Amino acid sequence: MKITLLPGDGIGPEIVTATVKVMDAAAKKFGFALEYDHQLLGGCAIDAYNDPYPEVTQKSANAADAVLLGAVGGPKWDNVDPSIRPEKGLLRIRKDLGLYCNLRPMKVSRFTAHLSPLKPERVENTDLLIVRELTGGIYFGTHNEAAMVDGVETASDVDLYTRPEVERIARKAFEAAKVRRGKVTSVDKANVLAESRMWRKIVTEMQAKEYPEIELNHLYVDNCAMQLVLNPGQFDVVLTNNIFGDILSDEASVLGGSIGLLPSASLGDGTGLYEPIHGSAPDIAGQGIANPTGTILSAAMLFRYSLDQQAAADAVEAAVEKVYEDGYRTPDLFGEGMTKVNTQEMGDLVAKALLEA
Ligand SMILES: NC(=O)C1=CN([C@@H]2O[C@H](COP(=O)(O)OP(=O)(O)OC[C@H]3O[C@@H](n4cnc5c(N)ncnc54)[C@H](O)[C@@H]3O)[C@@H](O)[C@H]2O)C=CC1
Ligand SMILES: CC(C)CC(=O)C(=O)O
Ligand SMILES: [Mg+2]
Repeated sequence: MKITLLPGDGIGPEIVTATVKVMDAAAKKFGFALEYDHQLLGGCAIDAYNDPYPEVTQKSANAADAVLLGAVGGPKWDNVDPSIRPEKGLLRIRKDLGLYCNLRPMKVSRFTAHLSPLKPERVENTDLLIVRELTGGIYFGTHNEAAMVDGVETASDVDLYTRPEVERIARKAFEAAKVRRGKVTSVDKANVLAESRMWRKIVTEMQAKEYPEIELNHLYVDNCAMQLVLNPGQFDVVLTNNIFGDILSDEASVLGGSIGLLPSASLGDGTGLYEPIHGSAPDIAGQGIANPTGTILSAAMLFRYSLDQQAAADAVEAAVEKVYEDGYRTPDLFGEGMTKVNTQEMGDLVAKALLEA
């Protein structure tokens, strides 16, 4: 099976290297072959091709069974032309592969709940799935960069959704709720935004017509941000647009102790892309201390959704649990009575646990 590897920038190459060890261990144990094609995306691609999503990467990704991505961006590219910023490369590959559905599962592990910034008893029952629309909304609307308009410096971004875009992502959320706890919380800002009012109307109609067995409630995004820290256990499936999903998932991630823990799957009708939810963490890049767990768990999602290797996916998740149970931690989650390990050691430990299980 062909996997395009896009390590990207900052900690990206470190966390992807650690994850490939786990993928190789899973392939060996479960008897399938993985063929990797390393390509460039983001800042490293700007340096090599003056293009954050060069043609060679496009070809590889489109021909692959799945794509594994580290992260892109960093201060080195902060002042490049906005049309070729590293993040633009990420948005372009998502659009190119039609990855409208971004799944971000957040289950607080009993081995890290005590490291949450919240009281452990408040977070320990948290098991939610953020279903984020990924190829529409304000990230993909027209961006008018700052320019003088009537003598005033002005900039704008257009927040646009169409009915089919809302329907297809809402359907993913309702279907996910069916096999979870049967509840969807749709998050918007319908008290202010026209886009949100249409979103809320469509989601309400769909629940009534197609999913009467699913419990649906609506929250404004500001209230949702507050509810996530007040009572995260109330959430099952959280359905939301591109920008709100981006922001709320960083907030939700830290309930379990570190943003380094959270995986994601970006799905459409073709090749899927898998990446941790965090960025390139320039503040810790090159030090070998990044937590690769979110990337390793993204590889588990890759096995599950793109390669149909369910046993391998389960085994990767179980191996991660075992390593945490045994007390190994990267510095972001290090505490009393634990063994501190670096990025590559964490990858080695998970690979070993998987092979020995
Ligand atoms: N999917 C992607 O490629 C994304 C890229 N970015 C880009 O990444 C760059 C940095 O953005 P930031 O806002 O700093 O967000 P970030 O997510 O890279 O980092 C935020 C904080 O979390 C920490 N952190 C992140 N991942 C970690 C890990 N695996 N282990 C331990 N600690 C970790 C960082 O050290 C930092 O203190 C920017 O250029 C941004 O545009 C940001 C988010 C997503
Ligand atoms: C370039 C950003 C949209 C990436 C990001 O923050 C994310 O997808 O979580
Ligand atoms: Mg983000």
